[in-house]
Amino acid sequence: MYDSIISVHDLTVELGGNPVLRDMELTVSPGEIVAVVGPNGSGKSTLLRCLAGLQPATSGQVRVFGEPPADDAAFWRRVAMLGDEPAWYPGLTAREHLELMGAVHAEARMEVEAALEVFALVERADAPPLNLSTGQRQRLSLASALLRPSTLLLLDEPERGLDAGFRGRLGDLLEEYASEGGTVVMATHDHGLAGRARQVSPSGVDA
Ligand SMILES: Nc1ncnc2c1ncn2[C@@H]1O[C@H](COP(=O)(O)OP(=O)(O)OP(=O)(O)O)[C@@H](O)[C@H]1O
Repeated sequence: MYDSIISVHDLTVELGGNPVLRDMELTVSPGEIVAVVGPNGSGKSTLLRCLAGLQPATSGQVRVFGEPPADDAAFWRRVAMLGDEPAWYPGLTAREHLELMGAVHAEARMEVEAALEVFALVERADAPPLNLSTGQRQRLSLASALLRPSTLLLLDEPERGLDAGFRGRLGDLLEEYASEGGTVVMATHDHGLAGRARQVSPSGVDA
């Protein structure tokens, strides 16, 4: 077993010969919401990629669920990640994308129709994602991530494209997720979202 969902010790990552993360320390407990904050280029996405097992460390230790993150099927069953825009299936509508997500995961956290309501997509449910606005597509990505069961959410700028009203709603949804025992780590430039989370900078110092 593990006490911390995430434990990062002395993590250094160099990209193109430059140190992006240096001697980073971070511990995250189950049920926490952590916002990684800092200027453009400070290493927020790099840290999320390390936590997802997508970016190897140059040195130091990363543990997720007590083990090095593996980027394998068992890991991704427990982890939902939202980064760059996903590849959409061109022949499927927004509703069908959520149905697909619900069908492949045994115990969805939400019914598809409820998710369409929560993410304000009811009126556009029959449109293919590429015919949605940027913010609507982001809401669909978030709906997919929050509909499926997971214990850890890794979100890279989840506020991207969202209007002020929905950013506030997203904060509520993340708090609901955490109150069910889920853990959230997000890179964000949104002060409202960050203000509702424990803030850390990619240098590992509490922000
Ligand atoms: N593949 C790469 N090769 C070399 N340098 C890279 C590579 N990917 C990212 N970098 C550099 O690493 C640094 C950290 O990038 P990262 O994307 O982690 O920053 P960020 O804090 O998420 O930025 P933003 O707020 O703009 O999203 C930046 O200076 C970036 O230019």
